[in-house]
Amino acid sequence: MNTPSQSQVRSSVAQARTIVVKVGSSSLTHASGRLDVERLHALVSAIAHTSLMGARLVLVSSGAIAAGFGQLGFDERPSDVATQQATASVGQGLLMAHYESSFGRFGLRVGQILITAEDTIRATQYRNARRTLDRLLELGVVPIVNENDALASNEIRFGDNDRLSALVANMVRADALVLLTDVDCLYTEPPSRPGARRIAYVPDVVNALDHVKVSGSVSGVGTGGMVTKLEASRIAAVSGIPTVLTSADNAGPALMGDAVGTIFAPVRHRGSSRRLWISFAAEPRGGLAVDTGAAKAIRGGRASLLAAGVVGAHGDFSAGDPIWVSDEAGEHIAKGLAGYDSEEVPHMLGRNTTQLRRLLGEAYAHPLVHRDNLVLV
Ligand SMILES: Nc1ncnc2c1ncn2[C@@H]1O[C@H](COP(=O)(O)OP(=O)(O)O)[C@@H](O)[C@H]1O
Ligand SMILES: N[C@@H](CCC(=O)OP(=O)(O)O)C(=O)O
Repeated sequence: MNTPSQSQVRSSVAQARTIVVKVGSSSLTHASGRLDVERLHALVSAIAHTSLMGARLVLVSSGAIAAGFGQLGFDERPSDVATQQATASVGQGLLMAHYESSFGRFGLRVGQILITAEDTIRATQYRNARRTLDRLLELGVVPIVNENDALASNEIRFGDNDRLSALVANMVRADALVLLTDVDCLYTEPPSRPGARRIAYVPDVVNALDHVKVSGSVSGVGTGGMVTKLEASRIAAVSGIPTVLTSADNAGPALMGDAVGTIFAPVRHRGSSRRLWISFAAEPRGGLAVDTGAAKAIRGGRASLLAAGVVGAHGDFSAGDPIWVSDEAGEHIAKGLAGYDSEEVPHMLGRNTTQLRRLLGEAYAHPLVHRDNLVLV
């Protein structure tokens, strides 16, 4: 794929039919960290016209914790996970009520989708989330997505919504991702440092950003800072989707393809969205070591991992969990979703399909990782 010019990428955003807009906590809050309803209304006014003009708009919005902590009588945003989760569960309903009335001023309906990282790696939940999003968009509804903070497990929480928004963009096969935050663009280093310079165009976010220094959030409200925003633009780029990064005040011009903020070019044509999803969303819980023949077959692509080629298993995983597939030297070859629980695997090792069927029954005569659930690394 040839590197497109900045103006080509900008005009692809202007023509985008399906757009995911992500707004961070830092763009929806007062200095105190509490939800600022005026800012929320201003954001909706800026993006609603995109939907009214016929584009399919998905909003990924943070702000549940910001909306909830004042209601619970806390002076500041809680920092421990259990209180954050409880606060988000109070705030999410309030946040949605504000969005409902704000989009309602434009005659637009909204629908809530809450996603955990775990949902994103299970095939059934992935399909359900995708189907619901697609249907909402067909119905002209604006889906509003947030992490399901109340249920997210500490180990595999997204925490920030940046990567989640890129995965959602991938899921709905978006034509553009717009990340709205509290800085106007990406800088060569954190903007508080003297000498930080603006970057208008990033043609290759995967390989050519070594000169840029980024830090986490400094607002005390946001979560991932620029680190997770660059990860999000990488996920989008390899999904064939351009990303615009700018401040929430620039939402309108950004959606029009105007020269605001930083634009990241896509670096690859679209791949299978579910396989991309596995490679980015999934945090492996364990793994399988394979012999030389299986390693060669997997590296060649399009082969399922059969028990006959597996020499060992480690970790504690359930069927459907992400796992590593490694060669005998321990080098990772692929990431995949396990077909069986880790305790079932030892009985299956080294056996071919006929033996598995005869010894363990039909339920065990399947690959340990099906090729549709396997992504080379
Ligand atoms: N190189 C950089 N360029 C721009 N911003 C940066 C950079 N490095 C770190 N940042 C910080 O990232 C912050 C935005 O992230 P964050 O606070 O998590 O916002 P949000 O709530 O929108 O996700 C900015 O306020 C900025 O201070
Ligand atoms: N899910 C959380 C969002 C966490 C957060 O602050 O994310 P971000 O603003 O993207 O750094 C909430 O709604 O409060």
